[in-house]
Amino acid sequence: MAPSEGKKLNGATTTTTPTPSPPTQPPKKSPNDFIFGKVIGEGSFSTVYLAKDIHTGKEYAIKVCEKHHIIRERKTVHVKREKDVLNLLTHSSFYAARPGSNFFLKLSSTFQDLERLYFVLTYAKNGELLPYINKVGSFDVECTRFYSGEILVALEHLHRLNIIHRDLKPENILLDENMHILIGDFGSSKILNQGPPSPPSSQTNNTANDTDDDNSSPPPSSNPMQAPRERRRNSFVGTAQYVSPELLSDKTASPASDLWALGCIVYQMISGLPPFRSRSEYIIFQKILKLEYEFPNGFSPLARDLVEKLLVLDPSQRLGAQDLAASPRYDSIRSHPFYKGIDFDTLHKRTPPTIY
Ligand SMILES: O=C(O)[C@@H]1CCC(=O)N(CCc2ccc(Cl)cc2)[C@H]1c1ccccc1Cl
Repeated sequence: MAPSEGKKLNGATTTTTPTPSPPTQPPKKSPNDFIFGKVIGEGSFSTVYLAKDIHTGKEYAIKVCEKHHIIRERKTVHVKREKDVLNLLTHSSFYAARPGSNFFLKLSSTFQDLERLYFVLTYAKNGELLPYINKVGSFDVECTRFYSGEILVALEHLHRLNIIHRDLKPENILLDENMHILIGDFGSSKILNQGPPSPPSSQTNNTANDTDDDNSSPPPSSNPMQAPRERRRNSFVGTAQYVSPELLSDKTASPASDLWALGCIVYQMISGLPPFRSRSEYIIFQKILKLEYEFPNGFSPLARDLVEKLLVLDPSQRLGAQDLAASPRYDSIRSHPFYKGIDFDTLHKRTPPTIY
């Protein structure tokens, strides 16, 4: 549009470029566009409701965050990051057609009022994966291969977008109406420095430096003389049972941190319990840092070999850690004998095995 000429009082002429009209955004929704139903989830500063759009009749899960709770829990950074990550996953044309893009909650819209923030999300009709593992005690090998395979394909997609989840656990793996996975809860995630993912090495390159202002207590540092600022910068810690050793020893997270969590989840699917367990979180952290866990009798030998190759203290030595530098897939993990016969790229189209 040609800049228009304006006249100043002193007779000088000015040129102003009219701001182009913003791309047509759908009109902002409001709580009045939805009928709110039952509570389907609770967080420290959020409540998730089943809701129906009054115009379309479509069901959504609406995550409602109380602003004063967010501020009190010092989660403002988390909330903004969760929105950015959900936007990236929902709208990124980058690999949009890739199978992994199916395995995430989508963000339909966000809005706010004086007291609250609203995230209108996909409704995962079959809830969390965890109760299914607990209900049957443990998955059989077929279910474990299928569901851990879908998680792997999801991680390929997430990591190719330079995002690490950092709090992957069965509670954050939801199930849609066809029993396929939908990964959610990106409040702990991190968007890595832009650029193609590089393999994690012992140097911290292309990894996340945490500057969250969250309130979780700083992890037991391996170096008690560590400067308080450094400890504060790395204060993030995920859920104890699934947190990777590098996140505990004050280093920075990398995509391999999610591979550690995958190893814990495969172990839990087969045995019914996570590998590092204790009533005390601090003991769990100690066990993780010492790689202190064991396999119950009867644990599938191929699954055991896969878990042993993922639960490796050095992130750069974990199975798959070097893969994404040269490929969009975790080829080293896909080709592990445990997954023999699995076609990863059509899992999202298959009928999932019955969990029993
Ligand atoms: O970051 C964004 O995309 C918008 C930008 C506009 C805006 O005001 N917000 C809310 C920012 C915010 C975050 C935390 C608190 Cl406690 C209050 C406001 C953001 C927002 C609006 C609705 C839902 C979520 C978010 Cl992060």
